Amino acid sequence: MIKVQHVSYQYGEQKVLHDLSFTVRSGEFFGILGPNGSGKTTLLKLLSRELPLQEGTILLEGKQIERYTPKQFARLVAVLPQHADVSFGYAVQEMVELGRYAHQSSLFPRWTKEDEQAVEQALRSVSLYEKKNEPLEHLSGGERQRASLARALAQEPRVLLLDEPTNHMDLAQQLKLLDLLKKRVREKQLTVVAIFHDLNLAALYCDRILLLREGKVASIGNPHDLLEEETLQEVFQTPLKRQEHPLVPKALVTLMPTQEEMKNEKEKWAVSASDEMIVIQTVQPFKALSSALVGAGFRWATTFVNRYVPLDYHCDEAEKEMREYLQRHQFDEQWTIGMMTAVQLEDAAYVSLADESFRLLTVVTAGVGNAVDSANAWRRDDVLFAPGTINIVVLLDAHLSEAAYVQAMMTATEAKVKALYDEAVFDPKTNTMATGTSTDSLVIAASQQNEYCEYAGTITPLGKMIGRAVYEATREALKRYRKRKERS
Ligand SMILES: Nc1ncnc2c1ncn2[C@@H]1O[C@H](COP(=O)(O)OP(=O)(O)OP(=O)(O)O)[C@@H](O)[C@H]1O
Repeated sequence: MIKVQHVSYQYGEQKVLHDLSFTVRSGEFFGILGPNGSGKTTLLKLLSRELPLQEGTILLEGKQIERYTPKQFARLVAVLPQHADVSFGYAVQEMVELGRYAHQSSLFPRWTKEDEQAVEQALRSVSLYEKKNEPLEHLSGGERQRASLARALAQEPRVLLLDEPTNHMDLAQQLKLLDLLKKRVREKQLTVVAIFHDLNLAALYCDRILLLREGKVASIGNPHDLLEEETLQEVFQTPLKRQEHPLVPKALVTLMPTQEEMKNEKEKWAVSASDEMIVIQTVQPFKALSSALVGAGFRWATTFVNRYVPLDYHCDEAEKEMREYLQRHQFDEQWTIGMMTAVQLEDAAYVSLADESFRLLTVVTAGVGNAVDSANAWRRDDVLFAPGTINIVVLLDAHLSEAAYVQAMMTATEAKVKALYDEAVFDPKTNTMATGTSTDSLVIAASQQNEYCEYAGTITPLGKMIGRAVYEATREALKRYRKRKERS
């Protein structure tokens, strides 16, 4: 649809675009990204003919853009500039009607049903139909932007050029507008070339992205490949973190604020225990990965609660009941991870370890009334959700990669299984060695400060520490649990 070949541009002595070449396919949503002053707007102005070409060529459907008459060009290309020039004195609809100029015959201008429909559809698609008679100066910044977009849509172009289309818009409007554009791209083969500042919006909507740096192509490709941490950090000269979108296979990029180191080096966490609950409180939020009843998955947390419930505790909505319990006890649920156990909390085992790189605290409560051998559980026909569990919390003063979180979970699980083996815990139904219980919870929580750990497998320095602490604490907790059972 568009072919840019060896395009350079300079304002006076200042060269701002250097030998750009790329193509935009028909029906493509094409994003242009780059730092301030990298030449995005200049490029868009060249594409829209607002600026004359100095060097290179731009082909539109195979023909040099300067060879189209203004009217021919307007039928093909509509533009939404960065600062939409709102024509004051007009009503919203009147401004949108201007978009139909290119479709009017210059000899016999006639307002047709088609024009009427195009204007109405454009107004409705940007949710301004109800305000069509309002004067433009009564509209908010975001509404004016939408009115300008409606004018561009009424033009029914093949190519839409947009300079920061979601400028001034609230989140809902941004999504609505981009969804609308995407629909037009899909259904009507509209080609969209849009400048974005928001990397995440661009990643969600663009088929391909051109990254500009100092007027040159830094890279070009699909967002998933393009939004690599290293490329972005180099282009934007700022620390960024790439993550995966939780619901769709798209990349998400977040800024990395400069973190303050925790003030008091020694006291990263404090533990308080009663008959009713063990509470670990951290000085600053820790990033946790867990299978806990409340707060499972990845979550930042400052409070880790292991609550005692009697063995006959039964609740169909245990999670809901646990949330209510936390609320009753004034815990902020947003920052709390909650577990349950039927084990007497006095029997919890605590292991603290530290070396010159890491500090760690492990707290384990272990009840094995529901012990299960995972390798043979398929032979059992019961399904047990009773609260006799092994709960393991591992707090780390370390900075873990996502891989290290998963490896830390594996390492801790393996250490737990070994402890059960060495304590000769059996699955009462299959009479084979147990590997856990039916409702175990595991929490790995790290300060995300100090030493960076890319890996936490069993033979890494951090893995060794986790393996040892979880093994020792689980054995200790099991011994205490059994002793109490023997006494009673
Ligand atoms: N009319 C002009 N006269 C002189 N220099 C200009 C003019 N317009 C832009 N420039 C310069 O050209 C360079 C590129 O500007 P441009 O607006 O294309 O960048 P941009 O990537 O769109 O930036 P932003 O993200 O801030 O909108 C900048 O250094 C800018 O100062």
